[in-house]
Formats: sequence, C-alpha cells, structure tokens
Amino acid sequence: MEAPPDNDVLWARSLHFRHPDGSPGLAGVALAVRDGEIVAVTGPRGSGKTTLLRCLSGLVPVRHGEVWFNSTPLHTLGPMRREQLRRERFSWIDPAPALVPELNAWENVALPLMLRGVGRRRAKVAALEWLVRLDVGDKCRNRPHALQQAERQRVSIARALATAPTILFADEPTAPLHRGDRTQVLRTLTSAARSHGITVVLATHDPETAAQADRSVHLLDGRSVRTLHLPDVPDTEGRVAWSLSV
Ligand SMILES: Nc1ncnc2c1ncn2[C@@H]1O[C@H](COP(=O)(O)OP(=O)(O)OP(=O)(O)O)[C@@H](O)[C@H]1O
Repeated sequence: MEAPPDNDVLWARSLHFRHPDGSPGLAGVALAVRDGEIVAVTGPRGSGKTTLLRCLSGLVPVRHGEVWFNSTPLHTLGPMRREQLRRERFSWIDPAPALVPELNAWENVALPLMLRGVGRRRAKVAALEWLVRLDVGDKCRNRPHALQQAERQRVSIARALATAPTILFADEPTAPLHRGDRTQVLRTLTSAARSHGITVVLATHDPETAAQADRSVHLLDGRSVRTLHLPDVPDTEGRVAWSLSV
C-alpha cells in the first residue's frame, strides 16, 4: 500500500462502491485534491456525486479501492476511528439543512465548537460572527422552525465553516436558496474557505456553481471522465466537447 503524494490532502484510487441493495454507485474513480483547493464534483443527476462525497468523507466504508486523508488510509479504519476523524477534521453540508430543532441559530452553529472543547462564551462569539457573515446575524435567536428554508441553509453553512475543518464536503450546498442568492452565498463560502485554508469538495450539477471552484471533476455513471473543450470548430454546432473515460 503506497501513500499518496505529500501535497494531496485527499486522494482516492480505484474507488468502487455498491449500495446495500446492490445498485452500482461508483465504478473505479480516481481523484487527487491538493491542500486548500476548491474542487467541484460535477455530473448529471444520479451520476454518483453524493456517493463519492460520502466515500471520501468516511461516511460510508470503502471496501474496494483506497481513500487517503493525508497519510491516513481511510479505507482501513474502523467505524469509531472514521467517526472521530470526521468529527475532528471534516465538515459536511447537505442539500437540505439539518439543524437541531431545540437549539436556536447561534446555538446550532456553536454546538460543534463546544463539542470540540471550546467554552460557551467563545463559541457564541464565533457563531455570531459566522452568522453575520452569512447574512443571518439578525436571526441568531430564532429556532429552525422560525426560519425560512434558505435561512436554515445559511445557518448550516455557518456551522460547517465555524470549526475551520481541514476539508469541507458540500453536497449541493446552495440547492435550497433562491437563484439570486446562490452566487452571493457561494462566494461567501469559497472566500471563507480560501481565507481559512479550508479544502472544499463541492458536489453540484449546476455549471455556475462549478465555475466558482478551482477545478472540476466530472462524473458519469459512477466514473470520472475528462471533458476536453476543443477550440472553435467552424460548423453550425459551435464548440464541441468530448468526454473520455479516464
Ligand atoms: N441508498 C441507495 N440505495 C440504492 N441506490 C442508491 C442509493 N443512493 C443512491 N443510489 C443510486 O446510486 C446512483 C448514484 O446516486 P448519487 O445520489 O450518488 O448521485 P448524484 O450524482 O449525487 O445525484 P443527484 O444529483 O440526484 O443528487 C443513482 O443511480 C442512485 O439512484
């Protein structure tokens, strides 16, 4: 078993995955993500984006292939060690906000900080700063049921960034937002990630969202493909794009 290159924070090789009911999920994906990079995982619905993020983040066990986080082979870890790693080094944003209903907005953002040992007062200050950054500072005392869906997602994004994870996995993070708000929230997310040195792996089927990343990896039927854009071709079809399985 050979460890990945030093400057890759996340590295996967020959990644195959089948869902518990036998449905195919991934069919030999390879991926390398450098420290601090923002990588978009793109592809049509059902192409395996969520499944890939779940495998890379240790949410599901990898039985065929390798996933490395720095020099740690995630594919060899048991459930307890994977869970610990996820809690300490990773954050996750779901397409639908999942907040603790009994806690208000700032308490939701502060919770993962307090679970890491940060005192309540310091955690509250940090939570409020992130909520302001995500434009929901005035809703900090509202519980999730008293927030709109888009506001709940802003709180979820604040919570994911507040712990300054090494890697943030974001699965369609702007899906519940109004179209007009998406670019602004995504810019906040990417600029916060850049300023804090957070690596981001972002699943999206939206080309505008993918354009905010440093680089895209395209999935098709659970395989990574490389899209080559040819220079202008003088025909009525305009630019031609080829997809090659790699
Ligand atoms: N829990 C599951 N059990 C069985 N099949 C699943 C499960 N989750 C996903 N699949 C199937 O695996 C394939 C990949 O799904 P996945 O959700 O990873 O794709 P996706 O690219 O994220 O799609 P979307 O953009 O719709 O979220 C699809 O064919 C899907 O139906």
